[in-house]
Formats: sequence, C-alpha cells, structure tokens
Amino acid sequence: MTETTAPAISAGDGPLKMTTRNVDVFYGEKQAINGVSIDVTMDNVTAFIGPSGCGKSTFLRCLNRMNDTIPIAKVTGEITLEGEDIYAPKMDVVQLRARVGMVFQKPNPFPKSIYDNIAYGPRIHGLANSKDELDNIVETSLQRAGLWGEVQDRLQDSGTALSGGQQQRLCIARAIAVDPEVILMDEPCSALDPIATAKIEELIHELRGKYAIVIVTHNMQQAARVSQRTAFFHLGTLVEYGVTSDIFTNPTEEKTRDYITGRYG
Ligand SMILES: Nc1ncnc2c1ncn2[C@@H]1O[C@H](COP(=O)(O)OP(=O)(O)OP(=O)(O)O)[C@@H](O)[C@H]1O
Repeated sequence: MTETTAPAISAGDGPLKMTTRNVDVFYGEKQAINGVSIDVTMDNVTAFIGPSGCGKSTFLRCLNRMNDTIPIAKVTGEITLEGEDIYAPKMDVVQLRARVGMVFQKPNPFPKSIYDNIAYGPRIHGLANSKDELDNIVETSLQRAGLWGEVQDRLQDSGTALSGGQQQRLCIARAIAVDPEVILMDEPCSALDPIATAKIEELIHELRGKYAIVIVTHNMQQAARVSQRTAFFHLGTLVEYGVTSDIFTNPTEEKTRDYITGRYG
C-alpha cells in the first residue's frame, strides 16, 4: 500500500508540532488504523474527515494516548510531540494530556462550579501560586473560550447548568486553563444547535495559531470552514492529506472525490 504523508511544510504553517509515522491501531485482532503518517503544524487547524467507522476518532485518540484507556487497543508506529516520542516509557501521560488537551463530542463539564471546572487542572498541575493567580487563569481561560462575558457574574453556579453550547465552551476553557500546546476536538459541535455551532467555529478561528488544533468532523462544510489542512480517512487508511481548499475543490484521489461529492459516506 502506498503511504500518504503530510504535505511539505510551507510558509504560514508555523512550526511542526506533532508527527505520526506508520501508525497502526488494533482493537484486539481487528485493525482500525493502517500505517498513518501525518504532520500537525502550529498555525493550521487540521480536520479529519471520512465516513462513519473509518477511524477518525481512533486516530485522534492516539495523539494524546486516550486509547490507553481502552484495554484491547494497541497502538504501534511513532508519534512525536515537539520531537519527543509520546509512547516512550518515560512519558508522563497525565502531563501529556495537559499538553495535548481534548474536547469531546458531548460536553462533559464536571459536576462542579464554573470556577472549579476551570481551576481543577491548574490546581492539580500546580500552575498557580496564589488565589489571585488562579483567579487570573480562570478569567483568561474563560475569555479565550469566549464565555467570560456570559458567566463572570455566576462563577459559583454549576457548570452543568449552562446551555449545551456554553458547556462546550466551558470544556474548551478547561482545556486551555492548563496551557496546552495542542487541542484535539472530537466532533465538538455534533450535540449543538446551529447558533452554538457557529460560536464554536468562530472560537476555533480565534484560537488558531495559539494552539495547534485538530478536529474530527463528519460535517464537510464545517471542515471546509474551520480548517486549513484536511485528512480524508477511509477504512482505517489515510487516503489523502493536504490543503483544505485543494481537498474540496481538486482532490488527487478518486475516493476523496467520491466522498466529497456525496457519492458515498
Ligand atoms: N473501543 C472500541 N473497541 C473495539 N472497536 C472499536 C472501538 N472503538 C472503535 N472501534 C472500531 O474501530 C473502527 C473505527 O472507529 P472510530 O470510532 O475511530 O471511527 P470514526 O471514523 O470516528 O467513526 P464515527 O464518525 O462514526 O464516529 C470501527 O470499526 C469501530 O467499530
């Protein structure tokens, strides 16, 4: 099988943040990802698209070792963050998941106050030396996630009492609070209405460049709107990876063309 690799880094891509080389993932005997090699750069939002079950979420979860939580999952190949092998025995997985944060399909705030949802990570990672510093991290994170204005007067209310879209922005603020380098988003808008979705997409635009962002989406219009690089997966293989506008207007592979023109998926 031919290996599909990332396009060459070009001006505007920013520094290389993560690389994957020949990554395979197995669930027991079943192979879900087959030889995927990709580069994730700092200044691009990277979208993973493809039909249901093609392995987008599985591959995304390799990038911060979330697959470690699935006992039958086995990952082989090489994945680096800033040149460091994230599967090396010396890698601290708790630290890794702070550096490579994750936002899930369904907003999952802790059953705690809005303040404590954000303060939790900085507290366990020892990022604040005083109450003032912690307050500052909470405010900055909520501001970056575009939620501060809506919650500044009710920081002690429960995070679960917010609307779905606000909860998802709270989860993004929670990821931001531990000062990550990469944010992984697994279909972050699939449980949201169009207005809340538009706010998250706007937020992704604002966060671009501050963090390397990788988003899984089944919505091709969303991939086209928010990303600058798109990877198309099919049956566990990476069919094509390139500049988003090229993938959507002039794909190289027939399978990609069939998918984006709605012939299957
Ligand atoms: N925990 C698991 N145990 C066993 N098999 C799994 C597990 N998670 C995913 N799979 C299998 O791995 C393959 C890829 O699934 P994955 O969820 O990564 O695809 P996806 O492209 O994200 O799909 P969707 O768009 O439907 O979320 C599928 O065949 C799926 O059944």
